[in-house]
Amino acid sequence: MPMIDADGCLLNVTVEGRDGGPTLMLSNSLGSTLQMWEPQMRAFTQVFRVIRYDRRGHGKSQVPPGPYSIERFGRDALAILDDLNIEKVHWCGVSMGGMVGQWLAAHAPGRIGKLVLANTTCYYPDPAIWGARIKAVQETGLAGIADMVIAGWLTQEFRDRNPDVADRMKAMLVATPVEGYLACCEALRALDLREDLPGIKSPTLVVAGRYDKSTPIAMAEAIRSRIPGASMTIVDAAHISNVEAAGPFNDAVLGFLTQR
Ligand SMILES: O=C(O)CC1=CCC(=O)O1
Repeated sequence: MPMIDADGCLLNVTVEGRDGGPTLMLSNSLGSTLQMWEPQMRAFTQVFRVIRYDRRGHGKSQVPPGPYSIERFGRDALAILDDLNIEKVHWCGVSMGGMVGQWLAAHAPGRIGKLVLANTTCYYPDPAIWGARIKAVQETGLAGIADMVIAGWLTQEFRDRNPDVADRMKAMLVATPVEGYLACCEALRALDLREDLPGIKSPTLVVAGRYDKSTPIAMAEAIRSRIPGASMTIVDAAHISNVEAAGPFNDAVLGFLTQR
């Protein structure tokens, strides 16, 4: 599968699924790779051509010096689409991937069909949390924050029932290049998409996790209420709802994307 050049940064991209079908682009959360979408792939590839990629600073993509920005991530996604010669995609992003989706729908509206924004926010009322996260990672590395982060990603109940999944998610987080992770935290600290949202024309589904403490339901509602016509669904999950509540997540996303 191709490595695609986005303004000098090689990005790891995979394309799978139905040839000639409509295209769905999936966009990861902070500290994860395209592997985070495994619970979706069987269902989604039956309907769509599915693009996944590792964000710059993550997975098999390159790690240019930071800080990064949500605009930079949006332009990376556009570089992927240009390289693959794809004009328009449906977008589904979890957390940081949802932030990139908001930026794209506002700044490159011709490239985004329907928009799924899962477990995400348009701004942080207290951006200092990202300064604290940066300091903690600089001091202890990702291993030092991993248990705290995973506790936000997946509920205790889910982790108890699925220790292998929790272990794989933790390994994925800890394997993230520290420089890439920190450069993404800078993008989160600077995040403010509030003024972009009223101009979004893409049909939008907001997905919230009932137990999500990183981007609680109130943050999802802040997005839903700003995007004209957007709807919202709540699944029983913490932050990484596509893993913790894969069945309901897949049903909600596929139902929304395939409805006329
Ligand atoms: O990883 C976290 O702690 C939560 C998060 C914020 C943005 C994102 O993508 O994940």
